[in-house]
Amino acid sequence: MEVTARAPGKIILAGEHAVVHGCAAVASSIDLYTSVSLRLRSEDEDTIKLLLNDIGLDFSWSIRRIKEVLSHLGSPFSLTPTPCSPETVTSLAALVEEQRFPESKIGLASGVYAFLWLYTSILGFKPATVVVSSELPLGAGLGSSAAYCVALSAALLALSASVDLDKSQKGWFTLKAEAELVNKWAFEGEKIIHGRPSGVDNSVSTFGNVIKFKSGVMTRIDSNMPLRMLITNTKVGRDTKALVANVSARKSRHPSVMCSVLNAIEAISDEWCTIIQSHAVDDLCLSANEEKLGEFMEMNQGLLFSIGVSHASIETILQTTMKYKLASKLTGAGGGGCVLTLLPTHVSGAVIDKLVEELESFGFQCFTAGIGGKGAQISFDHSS
Ligand SMILES: Nc1ncnc2c1ncn2[C@@H]1O[C@H](COP(=O)(O)OP(=O)(O)O)[C@@H](O)[C@H]1O
Ligand SMILES: C[C@@](O)(CCOP(=O)(O)O)CC(=O)O
Ligand SMILES: [Mg+2]
Repeated sequence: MEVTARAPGKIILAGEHAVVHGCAAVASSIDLYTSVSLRLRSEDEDTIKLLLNDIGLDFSWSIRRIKEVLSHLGSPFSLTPTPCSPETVTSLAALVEEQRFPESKIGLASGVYAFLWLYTSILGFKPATVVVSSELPLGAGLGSSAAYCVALSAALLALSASVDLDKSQKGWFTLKAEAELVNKWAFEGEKIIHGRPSGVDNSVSTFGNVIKFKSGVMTRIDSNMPLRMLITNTKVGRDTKALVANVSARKSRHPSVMCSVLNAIEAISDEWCTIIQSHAVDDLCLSANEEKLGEFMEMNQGLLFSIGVSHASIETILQTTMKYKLASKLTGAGGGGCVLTLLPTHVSGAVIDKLVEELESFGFQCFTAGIGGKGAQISFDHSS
């Protein structure tokens, strides 16, 4: 039996980092997906194989070895989403090191620990081959870690005894009753990769659409505005876990100033929700709303700069888009990664082409993506 699950990446329109500290954020899914195919193998094959196509790494563990390493912790198999303890992460790291993880890619190892935790917790010790591939840039602020954890959890749960799916369904179908369980498991995976995730990324990847997220609670936002964003990837690598930890450290050093900044970010998220849910009665009203969103993006970016998560490459993009009177902000953890530029309806294709040419002359990569589409989906392969 083979199943493929796919889960979308996301953009954070307002509120990244603040959301880790209990303030509201607004995020939207984008139509770029991470896919995970899972094929159960016959019991006598005795291996779990993981093929990570995007980073060109393959792993193969014998079930005997996985049991040996994890047995002192008791069987990790669990019906309810459970956090991975630091001792278990150490054991999982030993399993990954044995496979000679290249030093140059060591920053990617936590994704493999997350795989091993989710796999053994949900499916136990069943032999299988798992193939992962993504349309998202990894570590660029578009939520690749969450899309990876959501797609992985969805594929594993689809073939587990914990959920009862109609496996005769044809084509892609959206998760319904089982989506909450997928989301909770994905959050446990995100914890292994991010350290202290807010849960906004896995929630928007699981459920899709535009959401407001605050203190673990998600509210769906029905946007009545045509939102167009140019996404520019600085191609400067960074790591969400380190950036989130730096912001927490700054908050410990300067609690009162940081609380004011984070509250100001929350006020921007609230304004975003009000504006995109409102109905513009005419073009004039629409462009006034677009202007307000642009201003809020500039203010949000300034506040993100003040908490230490901008980067020289991000500043170059801001200065470039400002020449075109277009507002931008980083999205995700910052420190490099991707920048959003609001493209109001009045901006012509010719202007956008010129801007893209200028941004790409710096070595950045520009693209657009559909905003607010479906969340995680599953498809069973009936030929195998
Ligand atoms: N397709 C993938 N294959 C392997 N690992 C992945 C994949 N997508 C995400 N990851 C894991 O997620 C990490 C990137 O997560 P993160 O730093 O949060 O950035 P972002 O979520 O913005 O892309 C990678 O280092 C890797 O561990
Ligand atoms: C910085 C943060 O708000 C978003 C991180 O997004 P990403 O991993 O950079 O795509 C962290 C979080 O909400 O868990
Ligand atoms: Mg991430």
